[in-house]
Amino acid sequence: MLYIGIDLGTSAVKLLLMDGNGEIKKIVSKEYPLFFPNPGWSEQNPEDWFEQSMNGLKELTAECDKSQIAGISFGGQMHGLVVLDEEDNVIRPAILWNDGRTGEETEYLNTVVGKETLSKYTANIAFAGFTAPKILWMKRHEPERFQKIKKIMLPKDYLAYRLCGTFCTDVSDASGMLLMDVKNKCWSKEMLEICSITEEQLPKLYESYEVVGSLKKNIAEELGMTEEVKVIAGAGDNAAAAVGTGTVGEGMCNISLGTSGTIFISSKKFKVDENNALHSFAHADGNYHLMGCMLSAASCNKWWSEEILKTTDFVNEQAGITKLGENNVFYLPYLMGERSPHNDPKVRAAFIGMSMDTTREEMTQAVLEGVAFGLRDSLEVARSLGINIARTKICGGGAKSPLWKKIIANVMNVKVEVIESEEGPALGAAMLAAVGCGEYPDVETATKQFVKTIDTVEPEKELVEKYEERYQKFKNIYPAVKNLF
Ligand SMILES: Nc1ncnc2c1ncn2[C@@H]1O[C@H](COP(=O)(O)OP(=O)(O)O)[C@@H](O)[C@H]1O
Ligand SMILES: O=C(CO)[C@@H](O)[C@H](O)COP(=O)(O)O
Repeated sequence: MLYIGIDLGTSAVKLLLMDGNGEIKKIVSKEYPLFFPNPGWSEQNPEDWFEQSMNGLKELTAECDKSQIAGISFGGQMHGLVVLDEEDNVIRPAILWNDGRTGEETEYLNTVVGKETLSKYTANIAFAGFTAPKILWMKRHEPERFQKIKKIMLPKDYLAYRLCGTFCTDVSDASGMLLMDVKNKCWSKEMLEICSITEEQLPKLYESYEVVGSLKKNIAEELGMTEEVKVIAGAGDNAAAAVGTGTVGEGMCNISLGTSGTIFISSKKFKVDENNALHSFAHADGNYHLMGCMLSAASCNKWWSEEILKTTDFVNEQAGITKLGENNVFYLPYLMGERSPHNDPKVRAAFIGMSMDTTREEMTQAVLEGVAFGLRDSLEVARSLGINIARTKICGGGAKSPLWKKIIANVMNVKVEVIESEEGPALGAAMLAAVGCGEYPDVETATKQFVKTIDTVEPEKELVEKYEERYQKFKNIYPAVKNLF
């Protein structure tokens, strides 16, 4: 049988076709625009997601035997607020995970409701990109639109709704709404009250590998598939990526270098970081995880290359970089503010330490290093909780860069394991589809069959020492500049 994974990312939707043995048959990617209508705001049109996903599905399956397609599932950019009215029309553009407009609502939740109370209700505190502060923002700034809300959902759930008509979400993605009691995997009545919403406005909760429906007649016809094709709940893109890289069970780690940068640590038990610097979320394998999230990771490199250097040739730009660990230039990767661990939507990016002899290569290197230092900040929080991370998987667009993987291995002093495909979330989503259709008994068994490590990047003692020294300096920059913003 064949399975389809749809990764609804921020830069593009990536679709992957896989057979029951885990062999990847085809990958297709379709871009859509990202809008920044005000400084710090970030929006997309759900209709663009749907249109490009449909276009992608047609291209993906153009040459295959469509009668063999058994299931479709998703990995989706998390936290985005999608709101529908009585007629199922989208009320406003989706407010994305990296949108920083909710500074006041986040502050209200963390100080007036209080971090301890929020953590008791949801296992997490408020961050600007989370869904609950966006609901409060709509209530205050767009009261007429707020009154029209009949359905609240997350980005990938909009795709599931359009494909099969089921109003659903999964526990990994719902964890990032700040509306779910993560430990008990149910909606928090207290949080719904705080946000002035009801359970009827929220989707039904599923585990990521559960079947939520099958293709609607008109969709099946348009795609040339049968109505038998099952739709499986799917997961937030990081949980899906973790499945795609085999990051399941106890204490495994995955780094995603997409538009955002995340460090994901799987856990068989529910755990909360007492300072809530790391998120405590449900995993797609039925268990839990801790996660730190940088708002700008590969997007820093994209911005630096495309906007400033005016090139899209990342490989060429990185080619002249030879002096690892010896750069005098530092880059703070906060183009959209920062989530983990600073929770500061106002801070912005900076270059520090240039002199007359600074080169373009050194600045490019500083960008790659700055992102690695930002990821290390979250790793340090995990280490302070007694979690020992000696190796990690890696995925996402930035993982295509061998240089970046080397920098990360040495900045973090971890062994970086590279798997066959960087398409972590799409692969994980296809695996969730295979589990949902009964091809495998559970997610962990599926990962053992599908995930193949093809390369390992080892940290090198001398470089680790040089980067340790540089990281200690990097740590001082945020406290020194944060009040400027
Ligand atoms: N060789 C490369 N080196 C560095 N960055 C890259 C490379 N190839 C792609 N990228 C970056 O990867 C990002 C896309 O990664 P992806 O995981 O698909 O993100 P998302 O899920 O957020 O859409 C883009 O920012 C792109 O610029
Ligand atoms: O906000 C988070 C995780 O908490 C982000 O990781 C988003 O889920 C977007 O992911 P990418 O588009 O970068 O994959």
